[in-house]
Amino acid sequence: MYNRYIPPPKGSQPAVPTASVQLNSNYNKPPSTLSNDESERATVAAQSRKLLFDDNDFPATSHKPNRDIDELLTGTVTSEKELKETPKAPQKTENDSRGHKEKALGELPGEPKQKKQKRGDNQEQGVESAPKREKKKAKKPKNDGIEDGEDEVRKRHRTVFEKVQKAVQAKPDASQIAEEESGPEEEEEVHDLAPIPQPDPVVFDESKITYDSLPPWLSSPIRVTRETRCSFADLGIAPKSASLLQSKGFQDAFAVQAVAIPMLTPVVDRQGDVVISAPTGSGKTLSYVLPMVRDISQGLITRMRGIIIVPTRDLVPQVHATCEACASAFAVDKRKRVKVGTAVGSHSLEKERKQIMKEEQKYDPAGYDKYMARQRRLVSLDSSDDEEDDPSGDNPDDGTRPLPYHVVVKSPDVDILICTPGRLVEHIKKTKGFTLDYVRWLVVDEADKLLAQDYQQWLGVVMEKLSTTKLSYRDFPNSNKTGPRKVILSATMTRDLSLLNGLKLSRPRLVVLEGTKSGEHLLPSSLKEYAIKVRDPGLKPLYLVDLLAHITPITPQAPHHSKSRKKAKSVSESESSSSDADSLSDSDSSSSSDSDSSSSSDSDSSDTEQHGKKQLQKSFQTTVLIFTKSNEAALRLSRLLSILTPEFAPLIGTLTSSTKTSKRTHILGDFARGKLRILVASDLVSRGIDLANLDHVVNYDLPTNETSYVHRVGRTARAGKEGHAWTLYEHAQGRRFWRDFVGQGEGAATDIVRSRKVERLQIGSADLTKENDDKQLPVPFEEGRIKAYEDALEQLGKEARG
Ligand SMILES: Nc1ncnc2c1ncn2[C@@H]1O[C@H](COP(=O)(O)OP(=O)(O)OP(=O)(O)O)[C@@H](O)[C@H]1O
Repeated sequence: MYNRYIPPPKGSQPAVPTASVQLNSNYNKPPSTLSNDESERATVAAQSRKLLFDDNDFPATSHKPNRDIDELLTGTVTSEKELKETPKAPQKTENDSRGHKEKALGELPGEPKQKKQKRGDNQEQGVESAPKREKKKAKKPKNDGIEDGEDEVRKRHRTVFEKVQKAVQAKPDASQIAEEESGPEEEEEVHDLAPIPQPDPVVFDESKITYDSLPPWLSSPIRVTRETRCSFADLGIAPKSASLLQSKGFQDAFAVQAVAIPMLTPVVDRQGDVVISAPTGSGKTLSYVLPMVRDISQGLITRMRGIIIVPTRDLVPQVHATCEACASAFAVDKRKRVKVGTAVGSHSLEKERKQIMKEEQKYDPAGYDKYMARQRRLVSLDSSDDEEDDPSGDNPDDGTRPLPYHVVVKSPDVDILICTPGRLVEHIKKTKGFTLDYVRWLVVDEADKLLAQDYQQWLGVVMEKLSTTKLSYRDFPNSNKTGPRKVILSATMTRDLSLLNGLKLSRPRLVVLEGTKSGEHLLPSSLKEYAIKVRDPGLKPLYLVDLLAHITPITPQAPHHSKSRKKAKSVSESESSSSDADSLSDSDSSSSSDSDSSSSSDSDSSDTEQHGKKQLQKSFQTTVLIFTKSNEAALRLSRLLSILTPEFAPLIGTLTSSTKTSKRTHILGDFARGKLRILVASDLVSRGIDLANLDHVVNYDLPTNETSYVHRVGRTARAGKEGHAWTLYEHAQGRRFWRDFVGQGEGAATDIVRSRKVERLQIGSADLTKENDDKQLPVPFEEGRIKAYEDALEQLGKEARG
């Protein structure tokens, strides 16, 4: 910061008298006690004083001092001659501002020269000043003849004295000027001009966003208790539609639906955009599909009015099914009024265009003439000319020919499009007539994932398309507002404003379930979590086999297992063991042994196999989803499990991102139908997938972060049903698991909020028991099992080598 001169307010006492008091106080001090500055000041002041006040220095009859004083007080000279005699102030030429100030203050005779001498700036001038003083003294006798008597002189002296006193009080004296002009403080010279104010230096704010800096809509969300339930009729859904929803399994609205549906129902004074952060399986899909389909079902013309973006292809059919359920709930005369399409990239772009685009003949004679002219040119000219003429690249000969005086207009043939972001961008850029002009609903599901990975810059492309509004195209019926309505959802909603800002939300509101703050991830209350320490990572697959034995209600017949399975059941504290399982295990055992035994004929063998598989499926009532860290790990583990537990092999499926989409759909279908009971998967299916009645999730490999943990374990315990999540962790991973995912131990910090504690279990010699560190068991597998495991690894290696 700089020192600024602040002029005193008008009418206030000037600051100068203070300085004069200081100066005066030095008069009485012996010179030896004064500092250099002070003694300088005292000398100048004494000279002034002597010049002004000391009667003894001047004869009573002398007029010279009086005249000097007059000049001093008025700063003027009265004749040309005197003007010449008056020493010129050298400062004026040297420094305008200083000269100006001295003039304003009243220049002391000879003062500038003394100052120059002191500073050594102008020695010559200082030398010259002495003869001038002599000259002045020599002039004194000239005035001697004008005496009017002693009294008059004294009277005049007193008057002058009083004037000088006033002047001294009102103005800084010469010694102060000397002090200001000399030495290092020269730059702080007092003058009337204030320095030009400079802007403060820019300080970059590098602070991170905290809870305090969140906007009110994020820091003060709308909260709803988990237990909230209400009928769809109470939410304003027509009774007929409500009963149709009931027939589809949607009896009552879940908590998040009870809040979101009224918020999203278009009303006259439409509310802003809606952001929903609610646990996995809490019914977020229906919460936006229902109001959206209801709104769009009121339109008579098919226009693409809604877009739902999801991060993976596998989620598209699932959302499609919910949309179709709602479309039939709002059908009129059993005719659905909402057309739902998908764009996922599993087909060629052209094939997809045929599914989601339509062509219409529109009367347009001018357009038709243009078309015909193009056709003629196409015949007569070479194709390069045609390409120039048609920047879209579409061959005019392609597609439907227009009727006379008509043109063919292409446009989306869906009311709602469910898509992945990459495919949406492809259509926007490459499909003629694919317009977002009518879109008034934009849903971004699994928003944190979609925003964190900006696939093909989808966000910028889509936002740009939505920013244009043609007259009334995006209007909601009976609403005073226009423009797209945005619904943003996730079980692990980001509070990163830099990401959310990209969505250009308008007056957003956040909905969360009671008991969470924004940024926290609530687990389903019906979820039970368990943690199992793997004491020997080299034998980890055997831990999994024992865990499966524990959670499945059947007893495989493999000799190295039978003993441990029996024990597992007898000691089991698990919920999934049942007496049914015991009885079924026998039949299963027999059927399996049938399949194992050599058969008399191939058909017999195949029949027995089929029979055995069916029995197995029947008996294997539970379902398990096992997560690994990568595609490769999933494939390897899946095969290893089949070798280690051949009786389970027909029930095991594998899902990775390298699996073909059609095969993925097939596997998910088989799992839903109960043909498969165990799925080994990469994180591909950790988000959003709604696997019907999934009982168990196993984290065979630890998830990479807490968000991934929430989504993985959230594949079970959905829609209020019970579910179990099992996590296997190795010694080296224990600290991270308990600290980051559970929130226990040193430096514990987790955003995961759960209703019950995570239970520690250990795989004992044959069963799962509560872990007790005082009584840690040695590696719990018999020699025979370890040998079988080694053989299985060898077989796997051989298969891998081909
Ligand atoms: N009102 C309802 N009544 C009964 N079942 C419902 C209701 N709403 C949703 N469900 C069912 O609950 C399950 C979970 O719903 P949904 O897939 O919408 O959850 P989600 O909150 O989107 O979960 P995720 O965050 O994992 O994607 C689905 O099987 C769905 O059919």
